[in-house]
Amino acid sequence: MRIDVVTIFPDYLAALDLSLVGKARTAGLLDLRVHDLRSWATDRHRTVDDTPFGGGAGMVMRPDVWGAALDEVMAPGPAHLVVPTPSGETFTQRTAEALATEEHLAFACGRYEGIDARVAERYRAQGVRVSEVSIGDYVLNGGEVATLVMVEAVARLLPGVIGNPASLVEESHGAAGLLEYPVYTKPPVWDGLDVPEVLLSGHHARIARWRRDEALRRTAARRPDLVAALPVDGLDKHDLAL
Ligand SMILES: N#Cc1c(-c2ccc3ccn(Cc4ccc(CN5CCCCC5)cc4)c3c2)n[nH]c1N
Repeated sequence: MRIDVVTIFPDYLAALDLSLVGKARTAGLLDLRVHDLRSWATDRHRTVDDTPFGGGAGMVMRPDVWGAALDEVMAPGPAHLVVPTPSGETFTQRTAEALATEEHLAFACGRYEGIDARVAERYRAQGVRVSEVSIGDYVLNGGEVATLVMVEAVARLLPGVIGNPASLVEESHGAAGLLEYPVYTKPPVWDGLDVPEVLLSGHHARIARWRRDEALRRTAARRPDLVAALPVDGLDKHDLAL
C-alpha cells in the first residue's frame, strides 16, 4: 500500500517513522510519503489560506494550492482521498478495514477552519473516491492527529505488519462487536490484588467463557450502543442471562 499525507506540519507525522508503522515502512510493506503543502504555494510568502467567503472568524485553506498538491500526490491513481474533518462520518474499525483494502490512500490534513469545500467536490466529480471522516465528537486544531490515528489503524491491518495475525481476530470493535476483556500478567498477586482464578486454571473453555462474559459486561456498562447493535443470533442463553 502507498499512503501520501499532505500537511503544513510535516513534522507532526514524524511518529509514523516509529514502532509498528515505521517497521512496516522499512520492511517495504507500506510506502508512506509525507508532503509539505506549502511546496505547492505560488507566492513568495507560500500562502495556503485566505479569508472565508460569507464572513466569519478564521481562515480557509485555498482550493488552488490543495488542487495542485493532490493532483501530484494522487497521480497516477486511482487513489482514495481521505479528508479528516469534524463534520465527517465517524471513523470506525469498519472504516479502517475498508481503507486497508486500497492500493493508494491520500490524506489531506486541513488546518485553520478547514479546506475549501470545492476540493472534495472537484475530486468526486472526477470519479475519485473521497471520504470525509471524523475520529470523534470533539474538536481538534487540524487533521494531522486524525491522520496519525487512521494511518495506524489501517497499517496494522496490512498483511505482514502485525507479527501475530491471530491477535487481530480478538480485538475490541472486531467482528464480535464487543469491547475487550480485562488482561493480566505476572505477578499473580500484586499489591494485595489477585488475578481471577479461572485464568490460572488452564481450563481453556472456562477461560474463553470468562473472557466473553467480561467482554459482554464491559460492553453493556460502557457502550450500550454496541450491545444494541449486536446480532441476537450472536448471543446464547448464557449471554442473555448475564
Ligand atoms: N478528523 C477530525 C477532527 C477534527 C479536525 C479535522 C481537520 C481539521 C482541519 C481544521 N480543523 C480545525 C477546525 C476546528 C473547528 C471547525 C468548526 N467549523 C469551523 C468553520 C465554521 C463551522 C465550524 C472546523 C475546523 C480540523 C479539525 N476535529 N475533530 C475531529 N474529530
